[in-house]
Amino acid sequence: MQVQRVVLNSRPGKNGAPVPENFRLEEITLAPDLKDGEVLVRTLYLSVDPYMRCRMNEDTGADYLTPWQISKCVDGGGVGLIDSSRCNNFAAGDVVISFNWPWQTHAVMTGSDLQKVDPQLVDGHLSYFLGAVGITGLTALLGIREKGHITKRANHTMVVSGAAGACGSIAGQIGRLDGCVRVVGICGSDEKCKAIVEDLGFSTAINYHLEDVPTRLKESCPDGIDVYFDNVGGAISDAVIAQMNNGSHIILCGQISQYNKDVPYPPPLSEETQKNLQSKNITRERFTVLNYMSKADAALCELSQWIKSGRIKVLETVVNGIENMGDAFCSMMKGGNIGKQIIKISH
Ligand SMILES: NC(=O)C1=CN([C@@H]2O[C@H](COP(=O)(O)OP(=O)(O)OC[C@H]3O[C@@H](n4cnc5c(N)ncnc54)[C@H](OP(=O)(O)O)[C@@H]3O)[C@@H](O)[C@H]2O)C=CC1
Ligand SMILES: CCCCCC(=O)/C=C/[C@@H]1[C@@H](C/C=C\CCCC(=O)O)[C@@H](O)C[C@H]1O
Repeated sequence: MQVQRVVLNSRPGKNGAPVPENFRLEEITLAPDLKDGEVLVRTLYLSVDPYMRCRMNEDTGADYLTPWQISKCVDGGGVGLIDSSRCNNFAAGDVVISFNWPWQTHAVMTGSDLQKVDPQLVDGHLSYFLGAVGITGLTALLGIREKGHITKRANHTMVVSGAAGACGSIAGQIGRLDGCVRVVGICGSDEKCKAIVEDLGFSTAINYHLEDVPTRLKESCPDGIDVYFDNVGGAISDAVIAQMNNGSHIILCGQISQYNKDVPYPPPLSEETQKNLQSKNITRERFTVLNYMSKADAALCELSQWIKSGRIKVLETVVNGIENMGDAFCSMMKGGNIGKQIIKISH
């Protein structure tokens, strides 16, 4: 069987933006015979995610992330169908997901690397398993619940950076559902600002490319900021932290503004921001969703119900074709996506 796959062609270097030429498309012949415990899968959707920038480096800087190897098939989040099975846990037609799905149109995988999922959870929108009813939805929900300390009826104001992205767009909606009276989103275009306010119900949106973030935060958060869902770090986060209230909380989700730089994770803060954190007793604990997977099943049910009832809206940017994986990844890293960036591989 002839299949297409994407391999790592070159590394961007620790300092510098990734380019599509860092990836290469190949055609290979896949032996159709399976060993005991193996399955043949057909890839339906693949995910590109910011942490993958770290996997492009020889040293990822995180103990739970392995580096991709030159000329080897790249992998990440994926969803697909079992075509044939020699593993007792799976039968042809099952829908399965994995964190380590090869960027390949079909693949032979070991059953233990796969998890069966119920399509009813997403009303048949199988790509949601990579976003709103998958790791990014879990990151938003568990990040808020574990680190946000939102109190109903306490009139909390929440700010979300990277607000129109996969995690941010869900986090802002959960902040509202969990009782924040005001949810302000910061993102990179007027189109994104319009989407998060008009479609997702954020109170206000700030375009950080065009507007003065400190001024706009002052206007939109007259009672200060109680909860900050931080996806980006850098200057945007410095500006938010400067306006946070005493005893407020940061959900340290990610720091994408620093991923193309040779700095450790989490990147060091300026002296002024460190002083702000200390003097105002602001919590800023590192959050990694993989550490809370015992709570995943209940959280996925909650997300599924919210989406089915229309209380959470899901935004996606879908690109077609495995040949566009590299472009889609680089575009997402530069802000080309609204909602979750998905690549559709087959019907
Ligand atoms: N802690 C955890 O367990 C997890 C953490 N994460 C983290 O969450 C964050 C969001 O991930 P995800 O939702 O998948 O990705 P997104 O869908 O948000 O895509 C990335 C977005 O980042 C924004 N961005 C890129 N560069 C910059 C910059 N220099 N300054 C500000 N914004 C920038 C872009 O939006 P714009 O147009 O607004 O600039 C882009 O669309 C990342 O930091 C990621 O590492 C994700 C999953 C799990
Ligand atoms: C070092 C920067 C990471 C910033 C935070 C972040 O984005 C974390 C993301 C992880 C991500 C990890 C996914 C798979 C791990 C296995 C990959 C491998 O090396 O085999 C995610 O999907 C969950 C987040 O915690």
